[in-house]
Amino acid sequence: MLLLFILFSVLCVGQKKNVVILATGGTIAGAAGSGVQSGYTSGQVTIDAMINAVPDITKLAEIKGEQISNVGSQDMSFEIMLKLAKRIAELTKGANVDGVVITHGTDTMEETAYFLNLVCKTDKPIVLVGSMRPSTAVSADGPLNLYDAVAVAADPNAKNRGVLLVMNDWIHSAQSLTKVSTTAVQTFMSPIRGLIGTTAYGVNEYYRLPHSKYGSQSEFSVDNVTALPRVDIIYADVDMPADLIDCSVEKGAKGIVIAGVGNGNMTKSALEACTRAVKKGVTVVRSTRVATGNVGRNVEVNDDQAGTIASYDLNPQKSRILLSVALLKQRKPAEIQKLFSDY
Ligand SMILES: NC(=O)C[C@H](N)C(=O)O
Repeated sequence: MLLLFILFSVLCVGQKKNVVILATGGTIAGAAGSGVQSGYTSGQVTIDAMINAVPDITKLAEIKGEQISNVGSQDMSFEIMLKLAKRIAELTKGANVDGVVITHGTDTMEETAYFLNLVCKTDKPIVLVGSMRPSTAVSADGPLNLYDAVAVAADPNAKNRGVLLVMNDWIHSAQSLTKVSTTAVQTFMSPIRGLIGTTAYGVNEYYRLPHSKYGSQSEFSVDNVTALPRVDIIYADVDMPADLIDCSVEKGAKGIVIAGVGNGNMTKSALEACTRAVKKGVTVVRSTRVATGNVGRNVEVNDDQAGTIASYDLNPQKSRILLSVALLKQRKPAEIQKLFSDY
């Protein structure tokens, strides 16, 4: 019996994992006329060409590629994100898929990563990856990033850590990462909660689990969903006018996220417009345009009186994703506030 167990374990360890790469576009699939020019077009190269450019990934896992879309992530849409979520659900149900990699543009990668973190029920590794330099650039960063992403997706130790993003040797949680540079290759940071781990040429190290709910603990489902409710982000600044908020309500927004100044603050007139919006049944979340720190409840704004929700550590773009998914179901304000602390 013991011998059989040892033989089985040896066979399993020796077996290559199966990783599916879902390609959506981005600079990692971008191309320029020369290796040293700043102008380029995202989403030009197919998944097959990207896989062929990194032959070493086939030593890490059995690889299959699928083209979901081929867009710059500035054109990422809820339609494509829903398509991705459904395909991941199908793939990860099968015993023949151990992990999924998603190639994606970096501009909105945090939104897609966080959305998938909310709605994907699997505990298998789901890893997003992109690049800052197009595939034709001198010192393109895409090939090594793709190699690292596959190394993490094929790693049993990456299981049950929620949706991850791998770029430039760092492994981030979808919940904590944000894009911080328009051009630098080290563009993703996890400023509040820190990294999940690191990866270097197939050697992965993990520091922590995500602190929020994800995967099988998540209560969200987009199984029968074809569209998400409209949620607008409105940016606060000096002398912010209130009419943008009224306009958003008139245009049919079901939710509004304020990218507030400081601790989710805004002008008195903007706050009055938020209160008007809440009275009309629109959910208003106060987030912040500041890169780090929490937006707390009832700090300078009396949320109990205004009927507003505090975003805690979610930035405006992630607050918009959580609110859009939360509003798929009728929920009381207190329930929505709790989601912002749980996710
Ligand atoms: N580095 C990038 O991927 C930027 C590009 N605009 C995109 O998001 O598709």
